[in-house]
Amino acid sequence: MVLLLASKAAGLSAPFYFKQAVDALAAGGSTAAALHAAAFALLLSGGCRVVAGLAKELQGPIFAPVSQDAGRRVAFYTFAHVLGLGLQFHLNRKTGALSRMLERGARSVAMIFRAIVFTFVPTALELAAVCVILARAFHPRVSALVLATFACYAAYTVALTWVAAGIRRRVKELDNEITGKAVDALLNFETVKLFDNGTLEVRQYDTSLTAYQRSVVRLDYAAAALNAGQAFILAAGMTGVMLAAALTPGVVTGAAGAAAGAITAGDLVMIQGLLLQLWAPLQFLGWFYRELRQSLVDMEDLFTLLRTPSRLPEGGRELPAAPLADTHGADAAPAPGASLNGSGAAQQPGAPSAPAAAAAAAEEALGERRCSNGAASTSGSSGNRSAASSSSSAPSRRGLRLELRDARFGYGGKEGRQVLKGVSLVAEPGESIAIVGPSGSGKSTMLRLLVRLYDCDEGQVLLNGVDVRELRQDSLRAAVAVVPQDTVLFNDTILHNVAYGQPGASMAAVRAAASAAKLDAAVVRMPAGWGTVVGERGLKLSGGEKQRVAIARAFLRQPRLLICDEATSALDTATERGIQASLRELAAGRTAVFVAHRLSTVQACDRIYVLSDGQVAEQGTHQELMAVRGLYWEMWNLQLAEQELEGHLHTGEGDDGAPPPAQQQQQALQGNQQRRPAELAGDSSSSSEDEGGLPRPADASAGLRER
Ligand SMILES: Nc1ncnc2c1ncn2[C@@H]1O[C@H](COP(=O)(O)OP(=O)(O)OP(=O)(O)O)[C@@H](O)[C@H]1O
Repeated sequence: MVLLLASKAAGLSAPFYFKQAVDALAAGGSTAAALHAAAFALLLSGGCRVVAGLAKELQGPIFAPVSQDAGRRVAFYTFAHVLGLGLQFHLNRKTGALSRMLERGARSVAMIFRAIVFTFVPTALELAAVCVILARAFHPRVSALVLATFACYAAYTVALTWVAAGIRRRVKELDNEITGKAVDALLNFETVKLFDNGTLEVRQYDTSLTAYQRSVVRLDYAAAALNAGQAFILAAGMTGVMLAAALTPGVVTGAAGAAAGAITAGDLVMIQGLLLQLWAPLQFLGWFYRELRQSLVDMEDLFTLLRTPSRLPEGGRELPAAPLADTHGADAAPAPGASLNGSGAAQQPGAPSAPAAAAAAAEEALGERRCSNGAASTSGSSGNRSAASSSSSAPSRRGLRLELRDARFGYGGKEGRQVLKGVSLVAEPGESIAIVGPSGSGKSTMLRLLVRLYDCDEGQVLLNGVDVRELRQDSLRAAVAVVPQDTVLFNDTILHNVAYGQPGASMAAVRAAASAAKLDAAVVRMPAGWGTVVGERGLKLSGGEKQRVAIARAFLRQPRLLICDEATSALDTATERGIQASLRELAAGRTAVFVAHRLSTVQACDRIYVLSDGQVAEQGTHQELMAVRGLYWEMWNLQLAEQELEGHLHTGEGDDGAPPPAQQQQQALQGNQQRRPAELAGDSSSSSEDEGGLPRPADASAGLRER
């Protein structure tokens, strides 16, 4: 502010001294005294200009950190806000357009700061000072003319800028569209190539480019009209003010030799000097105003973005170390094995009682086979409840209790189509549960509720007895690791991508996690080892390697809740086996939820929930569900038939002398029933890698997949 005032004061003084020099020469001719007076005045005038210039230039570096900091803060808060917005927002957005919006928004803020501090405030100060000077030296009418010129200039600038802003908005939309299209095509490069749609993409790109080009030309026309009009107004204003000053009657300037009612040559020079000084920033004022308008247009999107509320308000509670006592209360979700489906209705109406009894008998025979009960959903015995509570009485140190209570959800809110229509399920600490069901039944949606990417419309998701909405999101996320179906990696080194599971982890921890996920061998083979860059979205890695990176991240995270969303569905049998073994190792002792299409991969889970049309249609162990002969049984047989068909097509029946798949599956089921509890709990020390353990491809799966 001191520099600003110094700059303006010195700048306004310069024309005064200049006027004195001119008057001295005009009055004294070439006498020595006149020349000395003129030289002295000129030196003072020059000194003032030097001070004004220096003070002005110093403002820039002093203010730069402030304006840059403002831009940085806006970028920081906006980016943090965007990352905090829900999944639905990110599913709807266009990546390229959003990144441009962030970039331009932050730049606009720095621009607006500079415009206010360097142009609007100094010009307003200077205008006021010039008006006062002219009113006192000549007549208020002269000042009024300056103000009128200024008002015309401002009005014209605002009007033309308003028109230009509309065009600019269109230019910006098209710019976003172009970037969005290019980014989309580049991200989907493989698809574009495979479908040979390069020409189509380029044509679409060019259509947008042409529209952009037309709008930019219109913007140039508007800018030219603005500049020409502004120049005319300023020239006319200057002439008017000079004439008014010259013709103002009764003005006595005190200049020696000047007749009453006239002004001296020095006065005219001073007026022109003052006006030129005032008009100079006005040229920039117009430019700045245009920039300001454009910046405001750019910022509109940013403000809209910042106003977009997060649909997932932050909770304040820490995730408890152990399940809270009241989670087993009377209103809790049906305990594992209770005879209710998700909607609270009796399960499998009309299901034969014999299979249920058989299932119960099988359960009895299996004894302590599982770490919790897993009675058939049709059994409904109270004994199963006690089994559940006995399992939870010795919870895993690392696991947590997961519960969905009558969860209802639709992507369009309560009014939209309901995807989940009252789902209830429980996983006790240390248990592994599976969610299976037809495509579109809501399995992935349910997982999203578990990790709070969405909130239920009704009902609750509870972790250790606390509603996830009450939990601090960092506390919730720290406890969870997700191994997704499609692992997308950062375009960075493999080391960075694995360490992302636990930022700040030591190299030794990263190596250990990679080794546990059987990724180490792949890393050794890579050209630059841990420093190998994996390409955009990890395109340089195979599907299996990407999955292993995801599993290594999960190992590094040491989660209490492991979630696998069809983590191995896209892999070949050998890779799938290896990855299943890694997952089994990771899941041991933790609470784990597996979503799978291939039933063979989850048959050893403690409990399997069968989702159908957004509801739990069946629940129980693999054997129990098979005994019920319901939806699960149908799905199993369908997959078996498909595998048999594939087997026939590929190898011909019995080529390898192996028993037919149905027989293999039967053998596998029998083998599975006789397996010891430790094996089924994933104790790798007591079983080979492909035997026993949690979501393992049991022998039956070998029957299903390997012929
Ligand atoms: N972001 C979304 N917005 C709107 N609808 C969605 C969204 N995601 C999923 N859906 C819809 O919700 C329903 C359930 O989808 P979901 O992905 O949960 O099914 P799924 O059982 O996991 O299917 P799949 O086995 O094929 O992966 C589907 O009809 C799907 O079209």
